Amino acid sequence: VEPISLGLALAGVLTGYISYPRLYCLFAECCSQKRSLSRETLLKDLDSKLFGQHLAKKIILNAVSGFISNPKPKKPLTLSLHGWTGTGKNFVSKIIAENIYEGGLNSDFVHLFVATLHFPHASNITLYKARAEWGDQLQQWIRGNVSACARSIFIFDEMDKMHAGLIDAIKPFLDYYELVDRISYQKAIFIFLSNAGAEKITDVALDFWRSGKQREEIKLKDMEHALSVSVFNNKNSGFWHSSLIDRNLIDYFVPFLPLEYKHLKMCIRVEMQARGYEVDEDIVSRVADEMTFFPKEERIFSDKGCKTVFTKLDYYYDD
Ligand SMILES: Nc1ncnc2c1ncn2[C@@H]1O[C@H](COP(=O)(O)OP(=O)(O)OP(=O)(O)O)[C@@H](O)[C@H]1O
Repeated sequence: VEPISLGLALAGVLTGYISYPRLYCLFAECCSQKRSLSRETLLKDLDSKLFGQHLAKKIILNAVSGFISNPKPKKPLTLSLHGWTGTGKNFVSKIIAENIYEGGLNSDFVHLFVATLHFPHASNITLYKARAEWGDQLQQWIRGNVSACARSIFIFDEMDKMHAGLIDAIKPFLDYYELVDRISYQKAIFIFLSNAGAEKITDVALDFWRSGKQREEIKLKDMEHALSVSVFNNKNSGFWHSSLIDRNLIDYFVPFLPLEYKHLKMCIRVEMQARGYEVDEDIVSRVADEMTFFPKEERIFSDKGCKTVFTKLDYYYDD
């Protein structure tokens, strides 16, 4: 048999087994690439990478794996992540993205929107004007991405600083509609990040600490009241919540607890290993000691979370 015919025959056999789209997906990123998210892998990732966030871990594991395994969800998954700076909200969004798409945040189907970067907050612009000027652009962007891939992930950072006109614009996509202008948004995932409610979350964590209870004993119900009071009543996020929460468009509120000294040390060790250094406990303690903690008297929680520990590490490795 000549090589060309053999090649053609082989290709024929192969394409019989592997359809064109599947063959294509071997070489390029496909929307349906990771059809089945593994609950075990997500659990393993959360357990090994995310420190000090037992509530967030549990909610995210159940919400994301349940949603992905549902072949016909009635609405898109909407998660609202709240908490102090540097406690892992962006980080966990990255873990979710990586468990659904190989490329994680770099995937063509994962989209990050930073309210203050993409549309500056202008308090003097009216709701109507903002909706008309920016809302249409935002809607087109979401529509375009979801029509290219139903399982698109949208991460909205700094949600509490987002103009009411934009929140108004994304509302129809979050609802229980089967189709909006002939497109279904029911398989999409929307993750909203904000610092709204951070003080109240911290108050609860502090109460537990002061009464000698373990942080892991904090239950979601201990946080619910704290979150609803502060988030509903916050003047900056009031509109967001009156329009999204009152209509039950948010599926899960996910509180992120402030991080303690021991969690900072865990973050520092991970970073040392990532840079290829052996973990040096002396440096770990020195970097953690440089961080600032609150409240003033007890000094329990890091005021920047794990956010700046990495730059402090540079000082010890300046070669
Ligand atoms: N709970 C955590 N467990 C492990 N690493 C963490 C945790 N929190 C933060 N980090 C580390 O610190 C970095 C910064 O945290 P991240 O960007 O997720 O904070 P954030 O909560 O989104 O803060 P902000 O509200 O300021 O946006 C992460 O990339 C991660 O490396």
